Amino acid sequence: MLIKKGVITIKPIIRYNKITKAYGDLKVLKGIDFEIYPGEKVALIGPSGSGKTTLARLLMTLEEPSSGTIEVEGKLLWHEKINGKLVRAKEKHLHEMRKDIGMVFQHFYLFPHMTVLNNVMEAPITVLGMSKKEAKKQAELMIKKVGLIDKLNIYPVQLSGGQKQRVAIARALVMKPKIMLFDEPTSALDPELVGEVLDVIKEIAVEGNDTDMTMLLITHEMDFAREIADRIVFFDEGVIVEQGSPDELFDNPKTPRLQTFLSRFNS
Ligand SMILES: Nc1ncnc2c1ncn2[C@@H]1O[C@H](COP(=O)(O)OP(=O)(O)OP(=O)(O)O)[C@@H](O)[C@H]1O
Repeated sequence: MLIKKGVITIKPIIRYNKITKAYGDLKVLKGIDFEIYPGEKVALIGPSGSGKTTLARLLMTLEEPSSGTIEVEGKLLWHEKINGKLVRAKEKHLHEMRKDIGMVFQHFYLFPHMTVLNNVMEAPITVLGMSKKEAKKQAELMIKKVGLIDKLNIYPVQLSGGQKQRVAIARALVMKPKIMLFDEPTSALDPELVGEVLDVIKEIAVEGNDTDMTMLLITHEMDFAREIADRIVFFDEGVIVEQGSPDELFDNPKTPRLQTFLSRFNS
């Protein structure tokens, strides 16, 4: 945080600078300038195919931008400066930067041959070099947090979709990321299982206010977005169309494209 002449300036934890992404001729992101501040809970909403997942995957270093830069905590994510020139960063740099970012996907991607406990212990040991004993302790804490302490030794196949997603959340949280990305975490779930996952995310969002965890949540759950987000970002056709607090945006007749989009959820 910078304090200048009594004015407090908070630096963004994430900054997209003129980001574009194309797949062949398909221009998915068309010059995104976007900042997220430490501890902010941002909900990214918009029609299917508008580029929301791509925006998150660039940050998770799963996709590379076609042009532009991304900074995390003031450090370039995809690039390094060598002799004043921007060059693509080496894999080691990406690996280091990724440690601060956790991601929960629509499809849980648990390791099917590992128990719940081992799924959650894996990354602290292999990525952070944590001892087995400490990783087990941390993993158990996180599994307890998502309400699955009685499932430690069972395999993903024996879990419901909602439970699998809660394990995936524990697996991301155990790495103590500064930034958590959720990409439609409930879209693959049966309707009766959505609530338990949203409740866990809500709990993290509220706790995160103390720990300054920054959250970017891609969701089609409009009521949920309204409830937990500090800021809503409405994305369409590869550009940010509107952004503001839920109170500023929802029910605001001056945001016609957003209102048309939202009306689909009211029917
Ligand atoms: N690896 C890829 N190769 C080619 N096209 C891709 C690839 N990934 C995404 N796309 C295309 O990019 C566009 C944006 O996709 P993206 O998944 O980012 O949208 P989205 O807003 O997250 O959609 P949804 O809400 O349905 O998940 C889509 O047209 C998609 O088909």
